[in-house]
Order: sequence, then C-alpha cells, then structure tokens
Amino acid sequence: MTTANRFTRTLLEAPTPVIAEVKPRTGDGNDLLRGRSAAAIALEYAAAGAACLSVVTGRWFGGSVDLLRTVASATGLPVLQKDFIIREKQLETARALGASAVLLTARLLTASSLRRMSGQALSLGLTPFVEVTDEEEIDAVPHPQDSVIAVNNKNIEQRELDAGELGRSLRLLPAVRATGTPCPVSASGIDTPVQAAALLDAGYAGLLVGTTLLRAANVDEWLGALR
Ligand SMILES: O=C(O)c1ccccc1NCC(=O)[C@H](O)[C@H](O)COP(=O)(O)O
Repeated sequence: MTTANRFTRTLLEAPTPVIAEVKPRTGDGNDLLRGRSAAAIALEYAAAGAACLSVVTGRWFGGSVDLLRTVASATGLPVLQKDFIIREKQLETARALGASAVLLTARLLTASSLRRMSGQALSLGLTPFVEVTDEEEIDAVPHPQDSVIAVNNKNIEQRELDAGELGRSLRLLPAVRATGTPCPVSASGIDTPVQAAALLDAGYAGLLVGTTLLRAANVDEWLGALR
C-alpha cells in the first residue's frame, strides 16, 4: 500500500467503514468533548472498530493543529485533517503531523486551485478527500481514481448548523461513481446506525460521522450495529 492510498485502502477493506470524527464543538459552539481528552476519544473509536479517524482543526469547531498531532499519535489508524485547506504549506504541516488524508472543499476552491492542491497532496503521499455538494463540483474533481469523493450532506457556508439532507448523498451517488473514484463517501448529518446502514446499502464505501458519535452513550454499540 502506498502512503497516498493508505486511507482509501483501509476504508475499503474495513468491516466497519466509518471515519469517526473528533471535533471539540459544533459550529455554534456547543461542547462535544464532555471532559474527555481527544486521545481518549480516538482510542475509544479505534477499540469500537472505526476504520479511520477525522480531526477538525478549523477554529469554527474549536480545533487546532495540536489536535491533529494528538489524535494522529493516539492510534495507528489513518487520519483525515478537516480544515479550510487552501495552501501547500498546510499540506506539508498535515503530513508532518501524521495525517494520511486532507479535506479539499470543492465549494471553496477554484477549479485550478483544486487541481493544484490535489496534485500536491498526492505528491506528498496524502489522499485528497474532496468534498462536493452538487454535480458540477463532482464533474470537476481532479484525479478521481486516487481520491476519496465525499458528498457533504450539510452546508459548510452555514457552519453545518443545518440538519443535513441524506437525500443529497443518494441523489448524487451515480454521478460520484461515474467519476471512477474507488471510494465514494457520505459525510455529515448521519444520526443513526439505521441511516448509516442505508447509505452503505445504497453503495457508499464509507461514511464520515462526527457529532452523533461524539454524543453517543455507547460508541461500541453504534458502530457494532453496522457489522
Ligand atoms: O466541510 C468543510 O468544508 C469543513 C471545513 C473546515 C472544518 C470543518 C468542515 N466541515 C465540518 C465537518 O466536516 C463535519 O464536522 C463532519 O462532516 C461531520 O459532520 P457531523 O457528523 O454532522 O458532525
């Protein structure tokens, strides 16, 4: 497995293809850590069978690059960094701190910036995790065979305070598959194991789950329901 496809391979081969997210708070400031350390949460996710981890380092959600360092060193699982990543320097930092994949938000980047950042991520051994919300963005994803393409069910312009629309993932799946990506992912707003199972049954290869797992009374039970 090359470093650039470690994240994708791990997700594709996992019995529970969930990317479990660590983020300190919601977009409107509600605490999600509940007194726990980020490392303890990462270890709990790993023990419950999560395939990969995601860390939100963006300040809206209370994150920092230190959080990435902490989570990446807590377990051996591949880690995605979620932030507004727009410069090559951020890619170098992501790699240095232990990330395997980096969020590139199609809505926030011009087509040429997305192409440049995807190419640079791959050359640094990082999987581009390209987040999309419509067909136009999907058609413009560069290097689809080497990227995760994630449909975001929420709207980042609203700091993801909307409830999320899982129908978006179902509607856009054929277009995502048509790109040739091996790894379509549905991200955000997944609240129950029943919803998660329906997205996997529909053909998603992976799911990104944050708030619900951070609030779950029993992460083991939540993820176990998908096996
Ligand atoms: O989506 C983005 O562009 C983004 C950029 C910078 C920081 C966070 C960003 N998105 C937030 C998230 O990715 C969600 O935390 C994640 O998808 C989990 O969603 P949820 O399960 O609804 O908490």
